[in-house]
Amino acid sequence: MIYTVTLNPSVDYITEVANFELGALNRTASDSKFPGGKGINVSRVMKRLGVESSALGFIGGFTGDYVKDFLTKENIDTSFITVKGDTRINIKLKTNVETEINGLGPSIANSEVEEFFKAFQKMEQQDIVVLAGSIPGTLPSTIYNEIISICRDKEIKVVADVSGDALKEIISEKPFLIKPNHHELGELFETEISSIDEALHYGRQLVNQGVENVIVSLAEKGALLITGNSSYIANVPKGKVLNSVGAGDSVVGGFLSAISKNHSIEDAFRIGVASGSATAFSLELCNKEKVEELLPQIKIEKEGEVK
Ligand SMILES: Nc1ncnc2c1ncn2[C@@H]1O[C@H](COP(=O)(O)OP(=O)(O)OP(=O)(O)O)[C@@H](O)[C@H]1O
Ligand SMILES: O=P(O)(O)OC[C@@]1(O)O[C@H](CO)[C@@H](O)[C@@H]1O
Repeated sequence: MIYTVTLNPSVDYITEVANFELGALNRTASDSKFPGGKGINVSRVMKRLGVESSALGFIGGFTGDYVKDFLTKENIDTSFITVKGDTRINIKLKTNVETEINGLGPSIANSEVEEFFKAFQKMEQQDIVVLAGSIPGTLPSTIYNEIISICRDKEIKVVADVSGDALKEIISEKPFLIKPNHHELGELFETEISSIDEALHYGRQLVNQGVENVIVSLAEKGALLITGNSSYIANVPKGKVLNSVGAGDSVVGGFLSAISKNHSIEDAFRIGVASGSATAFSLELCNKEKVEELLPQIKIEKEGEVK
């Protein structure tokens, strides 16, 4: 089973305002709501691609009920711990420049954290744990390391889609896969990364430090997969970006869905990139038809050879 961990889920409120004016009353041209949080997005994409997962994390209040009910309607298994406060609402403002306001999220008590950790007792070696998204302020910043340490004892693969200090901490734990975007990778090395070559250089350093696989996404510029013995460079298809929220999570969801169907790592990478672009070109997360439509447009270059 694949378990996705979203410590701080959200209701994503995606709203379009034609010419947003600070300090004025703005009215929306369109709006929609979806359950959000990176791990939850990974679970939803995998479900659309025919792979089951179980979503773990903390939810609470009416917004938490919304997230849980939405996932249940999509037949996604959840084992959330219920907390007293409300799950946050994250605002995704589509205007001249895409702008996001992510909420703090509810407080989480120690007893609730203990309850959360019980889910890991039943996990087995063939399981995969996906750690995705930020750590809420009321949780110890070492919580991902604690989870990874349990997974290490059980020889469970860990996939991490996190940024900032949490990403820094995770590198030394040698996860199976990390997926930074080029900004997050640059932040790790205190530099700016703007080209595939630079991303390849720094991504390779992470593999040398023990991370098994690194996918670096560079939005419209393409994506890279660096493994222990090879590097793969993917182009991304051209299209109209309708909503980039969850595009990175879709790369992880697409990749893992293919890995769990025993595709080669190169094929899994292609499906991951197609899923990311399919989400970018959709109003919501990608669906299977859109992923399959884009797949033939993605060319993978392996050490100078185009396939
Ligand atoms: N303009 C674009 N055209 C085509 N594909 C895109 C575009 N932007 C994003 N994508 C797709 O989405 C994937 C992830 O994008 P990006 O590098 O922006 O990751 P991210 O910053 O983690 O995403 P997000 O935080 O928006 O979920 C890319 O690898 C690509 O497949
Ligand atoms: O605040 P975090 O945990 O870093 O990110 C949360 C979030 O922005 O990430 C997802 C898109 O990747 C959204 O569904 C969600 O609102």
